[in-house]
Amino acid sequence: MKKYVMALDQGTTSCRAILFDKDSKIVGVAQKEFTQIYPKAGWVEHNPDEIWSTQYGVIAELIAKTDIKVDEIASIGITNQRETTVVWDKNTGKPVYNAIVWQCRRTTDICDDLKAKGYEDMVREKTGLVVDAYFSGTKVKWILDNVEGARAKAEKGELLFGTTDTWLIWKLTGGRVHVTDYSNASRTMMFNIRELFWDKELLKMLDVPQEMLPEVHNSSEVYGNTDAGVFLGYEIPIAGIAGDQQAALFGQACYEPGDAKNTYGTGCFMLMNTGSKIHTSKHGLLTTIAWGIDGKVEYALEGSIFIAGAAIQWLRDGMKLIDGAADSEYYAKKVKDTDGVYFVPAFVGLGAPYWDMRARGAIFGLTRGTTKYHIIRAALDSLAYQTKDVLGSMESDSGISLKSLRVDGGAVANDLLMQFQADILGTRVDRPEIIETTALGAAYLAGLAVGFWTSKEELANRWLLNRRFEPEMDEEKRAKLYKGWLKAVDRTKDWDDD
Ligand SMILES: Nc1ncnc2c1ncn2[C@@H]1O[C@H](COP(=O)(O)OP(=O)(O)O)[C@@H](O)[C@H]1O
Ligand SMILES: O=P(O)(O)OC[C@H](O)CO
Repeated sequence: MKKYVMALDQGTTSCRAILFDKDSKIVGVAQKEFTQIYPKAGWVEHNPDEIWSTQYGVIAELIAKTDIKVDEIASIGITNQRETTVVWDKNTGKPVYNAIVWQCRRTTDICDDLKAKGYEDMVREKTGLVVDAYFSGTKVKWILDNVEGARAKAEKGELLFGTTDTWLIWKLTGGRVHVTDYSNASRTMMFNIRELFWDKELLKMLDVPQEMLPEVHNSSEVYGNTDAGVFLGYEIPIAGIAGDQQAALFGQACYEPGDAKNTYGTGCFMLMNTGSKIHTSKHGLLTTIAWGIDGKVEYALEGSIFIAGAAIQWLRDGMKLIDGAADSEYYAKKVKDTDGVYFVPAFVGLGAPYWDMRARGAIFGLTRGTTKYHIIRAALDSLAYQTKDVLGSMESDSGISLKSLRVDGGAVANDLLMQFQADILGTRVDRPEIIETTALGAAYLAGLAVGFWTSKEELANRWLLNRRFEPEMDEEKRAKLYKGWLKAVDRTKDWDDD
């Protein structure tokens, strides 16, 4: 009897394995952080072998601590940090270079060159994206151009590319299956989101051989079984894939056009379902594929914020101001506000709606009265201000004024942040019972594919409110605070001219 679906959430800072039962309840979670590699200012890498060993480790830990039988798992769903680029040797299975992470800025010059050559409109039209170092395409090009022998091997069909979903599925199936789904493909800057194929014009622009790209599939279907030799002796269907932000949209049951969610993890990502319609943003948002199910693709508008919870991690690891992320709330509460301090965490440039690869982080408004509490509070506020930037664009682009915003991700545990978010938006903020919606979405996609669950409607009825945060701030104060934020952002722009 199949009792569970397992979701693998391969995030930017950690790997998780989570088991859900038929009632969508979490039966067990195992999670482990892995190493962040910063070889130079603005560069970010992960070791793909460590991603695999960490992911494998949490799978084994989850099975051991929940004491379930592996053959009770109906299917596995994979969700992943998007854009992060792995290139490996098809024959040996060994990566030719570290994974280049979505946050990495090393391809800024390649992007500037593409812009100078006039490719921006074509890229926007075909991919829904802006030309930015964020996306996989220029990262693949960098590896082929800079790793000795890589281009020659790629041209001979000996190298494979994948985002981390593709990498994990390759490993889980013992090197038999090389696939991704529409949502992940739409983040590569190589995939035509209108025609739904790897686009030859884009591949030529980036000089990437098509042979190295994975097959693109629905987000909910059986792609293959785990290799028994790899997966604890069992062949379990891998039946769902979605980029983590699209998976969160699915897990939040945002199934109707106009439904939106914001996920507060390493970065912050607001997505609004636009159904079968492709909205082209006039305000700095991306158009992206939400998911493909039964050959039908649905789209979303997205505001991508690069640094959100990562600013809190920086307070912990870089500044040693706090011992753990949750302490940020305790310290921030020690002051009534930031006393005029603004923290713009543009550590890796600015994403939506500004798209400035050369912006860098800064703290403004410091006085002799500034304490660490003000800085911690300003860091938390920056998540809310960045979200306001993006929500403004989303409302202008879609013509929809959101009555409430569904939120999820690690940082929404912070009540102070959620209240400030409602205050600064002037919009209700709804936190669901399950904030692991990314994993839940991946589980739903995998469960639907094997008949463990029957319909999206069934799943939508399971969404439960944990707490609603109502806006309490008056309009004048909101406007004054936000004006200060916009001034601060403006001063971080175009900073890095190296
Ligand atoms: N109580 C909290 N207050 C503020 N930030 C938090 C809190 N708990 C976790 N975070 C932040 O949330 C992020 C972790 O969320 P998660 O959804 O696990 O992210 P990801 O999937 O990107 O790794 C970290 O960056 C962490 O700093
Ligand atoms: O790992 P997360 O949750 O910060 O998400 C990363 C995004 O997918 C990057 O586009």
